[in-house]
Amino acid sequence: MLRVDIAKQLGEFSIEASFASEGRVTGLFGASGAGKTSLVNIIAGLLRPDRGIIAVDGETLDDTANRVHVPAHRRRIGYVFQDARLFPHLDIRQNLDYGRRMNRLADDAAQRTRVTDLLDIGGLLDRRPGQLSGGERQRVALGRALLAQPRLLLLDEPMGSLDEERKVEILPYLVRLRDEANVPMVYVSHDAGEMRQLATQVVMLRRGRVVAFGGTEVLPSAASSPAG
Ligand SMILES: Nc1ncnc2c1ncn2[C@@H]1O[C@H](COP(=O)(O)OP(=O)(O)OP(=O)(O)O)[C@@H](O)[C@H]1O
Repeated sequence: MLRVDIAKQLGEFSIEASFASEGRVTGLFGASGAGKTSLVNIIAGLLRPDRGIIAVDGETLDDTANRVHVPAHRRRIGYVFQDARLFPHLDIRQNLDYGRRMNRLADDAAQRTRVTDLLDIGGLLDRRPGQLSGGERQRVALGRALLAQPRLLLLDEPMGSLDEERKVEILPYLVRLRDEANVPMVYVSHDAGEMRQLATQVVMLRRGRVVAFGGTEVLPSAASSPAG
């Protein structure tokens, strides 16, 4: 369960959000500038809330009243960005191993095979990121995040830099992660169609406020504008 009840002022923009989601994929949905990335950065611990609480599976990560702030690198939260941000000088095998080593986790060959099979990246291990397509790079970024054994995975528009063809290619892998990886996810997008296919709960943000929370039925219909 992800519990968020925070307020944060960023220049002239303020965010005040409160929700508790049990969903396997909590979708953060809203137009550009609604505050999605800011909220994800707060959950990740990269931004500190001015007031409030962040808790994952009953563990408090922020609680301003009690001066609790678990630093980002101790949260065991994976973060996949719009651009894959792989290390260009390392091959894919080394890139995949990075999160595990940083978190001082034991090597787990079975887990590695499970994740590379899940994402179909076993054939790419000896290449460098520059030799992959954008969709392949994103699949490796997902694998690297998963192999660090996060308790929560934050995906901020992971298909945002891909063209339509590549999106169609990667969406089934995200669905697979949702159904098979057993890691709860927060999925950020301004695309209602994508949300409808992936999210199990939706938090709709507008100008830094939660304007709707529920199942995918809270999303605008396909005929209306993307993010309201
Ligand atoms: N450090 C900051 N100082 C001042 N304003 C900020 C800061 N960070 C974000 N903002 C503002 O907060 C608002 C929300 O930004 P945010 O990136 O969270 O939105 P978003 O919903 O993720 O948008 P997009 O879909 O375009 O990425 C924007 O108006 C942005 O300019």
